[in-house]
Amino acid sequence: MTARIIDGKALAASIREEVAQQVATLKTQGVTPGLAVVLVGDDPASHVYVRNKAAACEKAGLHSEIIRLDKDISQAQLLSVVHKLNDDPRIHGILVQLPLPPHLNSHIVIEAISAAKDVDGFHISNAGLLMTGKPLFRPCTPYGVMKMLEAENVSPWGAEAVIVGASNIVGKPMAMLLLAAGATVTLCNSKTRDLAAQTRRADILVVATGKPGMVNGDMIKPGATVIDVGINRLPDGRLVGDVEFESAKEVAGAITPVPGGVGPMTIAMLLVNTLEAAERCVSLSATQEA
Ligand SMILES: Nc1nc(=O)c2c([nH]1)NC[C@@H]1CN(c3ccc(C(=O)N[C@@H](CCC(=O)O)C(=O)O)cc3)C=[N+]21
Repeated sequence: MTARIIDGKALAASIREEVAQQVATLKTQGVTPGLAVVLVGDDPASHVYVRNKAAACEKAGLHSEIIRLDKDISQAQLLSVVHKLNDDPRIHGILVQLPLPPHLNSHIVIEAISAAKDVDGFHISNAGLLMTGKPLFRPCTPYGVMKMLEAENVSPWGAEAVIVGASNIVGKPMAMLLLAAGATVTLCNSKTRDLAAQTRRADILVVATGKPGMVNGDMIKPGATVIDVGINRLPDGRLVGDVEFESAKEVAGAITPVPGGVGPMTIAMLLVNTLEAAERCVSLSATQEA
């Protein structure tokens, strides 16, 4: 039996449609949610992502700005751009596209973003809030994965969840969200001794390593739900995930494709977070007026 293919593109489109409706409601209250995307340098792949994000905003009725900065911009100049966006009332969400050129310190830049506008959920305050079970913004990729599991009726409650890759932007927040949803979580890294022994125990397997073919069918428990977070461009131009799709789909119960899986969900959840940021802004000003 071959696995059900989880259609992230379709789910993302329906979430963006819901966002569009709520944006329309918010506009009647005089507020248009605004997202600023800061892009440093001229990496062509980053340009594509950033353009996709802006197009998704436009379609859902959000205001968006792309701030393109020279690759040689100084740390001080970049920080001053962030500070200006923190003070800009039209902007509810700020995303600084990563990775930054090596002369810039991404930790310092991310901490400079107002936590209330950190729609990536990367700020240390937002990481701490998530860890303590009181999330403000959930990082978009793991948040999108949770939405996919929900839509597929895959309950994390009491399940064995194994995550391969322990990054701050995917693996660690993914572990926190699955734990909060009742899963028993194993977080693997590049030092994990027998990776296959871990992955074979997983009812829910999330792979986020940036290495194509990291997980294959032999490493998957029959019937498991496999979520492939990887997006790798091969020399021949093909886009593949971290999971060897052909062998994995013969064993898994459900699996996300690349492209058309997690990627589109990441963008949809960015819009959800920006909408939430704007809504919080409205309810805050209502409390202040009362
Ligand atoms: N501060 C920050 N936040 C991010 O969220 C962030 C970032 N920096 N830096 C780069 C990565 C990458 N990322 C993607 C989002 C969507 C797709 C996506 O929609 N992919 C399509 C395919 C796109 C294509 O054809 O190239 C898909 O998987 O179907 C891919 C990659 C967000 N990132």
